Amino acid sequence: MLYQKELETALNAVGKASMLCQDAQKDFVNPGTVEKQDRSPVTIADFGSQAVINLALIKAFPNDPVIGEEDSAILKENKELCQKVMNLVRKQSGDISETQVLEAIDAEPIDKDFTRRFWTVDPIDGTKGFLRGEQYAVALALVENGRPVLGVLGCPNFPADNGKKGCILYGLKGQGSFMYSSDALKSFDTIEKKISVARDSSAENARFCESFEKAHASHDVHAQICRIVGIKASPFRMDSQAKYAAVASGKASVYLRLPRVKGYKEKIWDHAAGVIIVEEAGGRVTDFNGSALDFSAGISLLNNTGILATNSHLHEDVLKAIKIIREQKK
Ligand SMILES: Nc1ncnc2c1ncn2[C@@H]1O[C@H](COP(=O)(O)OS(=O)(=O)O)[C@@H](OP(=O)(O)O)[C@H]1O
Ligand SMILES: [Mg+2]
Ligand SMILES: [Mg+2]
Ligand SMILES: [Mg+2]
Repeated sequence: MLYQKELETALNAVGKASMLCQDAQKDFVNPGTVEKQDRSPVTIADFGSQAVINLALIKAFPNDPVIGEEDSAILKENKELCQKVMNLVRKQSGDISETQVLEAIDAEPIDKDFTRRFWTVDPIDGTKGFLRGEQYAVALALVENGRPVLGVLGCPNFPADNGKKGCILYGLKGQGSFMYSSDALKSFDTIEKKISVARDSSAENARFCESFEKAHASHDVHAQICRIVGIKASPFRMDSQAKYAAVASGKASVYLRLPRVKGYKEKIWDHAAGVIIVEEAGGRVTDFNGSALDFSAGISLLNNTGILATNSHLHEDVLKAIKIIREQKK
């Protein structure tokens, strides 16, 4: 099978990183949270998760560029924090030196060509959700020619189809999307289940999801869009790419994301994995103009504004509603 090695490496890496995050959460009183320059939170689990994933990618695919959300600058200045990260990483990646870990976190190449093949990593997507003990995702995607071809999401707090908490999802170009239940975080012997988007095309029965944090998305505009489309259910608010997991597995039919801050450009690692998982589950993902997301423009989706992920059936109706609202605002 095409991408077999990529898939195995990515599933194992995300599985280990998800276990690291759960391990760090046991010490929840002190998750080693610090504020980044943009005032967003980062924890020892974000650094540890990125180290575990990058170490696995560097070993399996030494020539592939890896673009991750975090860098090691904070750890280099804070020895105590660095030690905590080392303890977490060693449990997953074995006996490894501090230099190897810091170098792995900073694996990003200097010359980046986003039109070529690269990996993108969000070691904890929804760090605020992670800190609240709610939804978060470990996200890894392989991008080729500006489009994700493989995406893996580790969602330790997302309900699996067998009723248990925690799952890993993946989508592979041309192969479909699949989910492993919580036990898969420890071993991949468990059976994978093919997932698909909600078949129902009626707006009345549709559920839509959006960001939990009010600062991250325009909840008021989303409500106007839903009113026009005829979606009646109240929004499903959750952090992270778990929203893509909800659409891909049929738990929701629509994910809307219009940034609250005008001019904010979405980061590639916040979407690449989720996009291919939804698409391979039979859904559609575009920006608010109906154009495909372009992952070749740099670390941000510079050519796209607004994100719409649906079960396909409702896509055109939602795009029409977006257009109506735009016309009204002119
Ligand atoms: N202002 C603003 N607008 C839009 N998006 C932003 C903004 N600031 C941050 N981010 C990114 O949002 C990522 C988390 O997205 P979520 O959908 O999980 O947000 S939320 O926590 O549910 O609100 C979050 O990802 P993580 O940093 O990995 O948690 C950020 O990359
Ligand atoms: Mg962040
Ligand atoms: Mg993120
Ligand atoms: Mg993150």
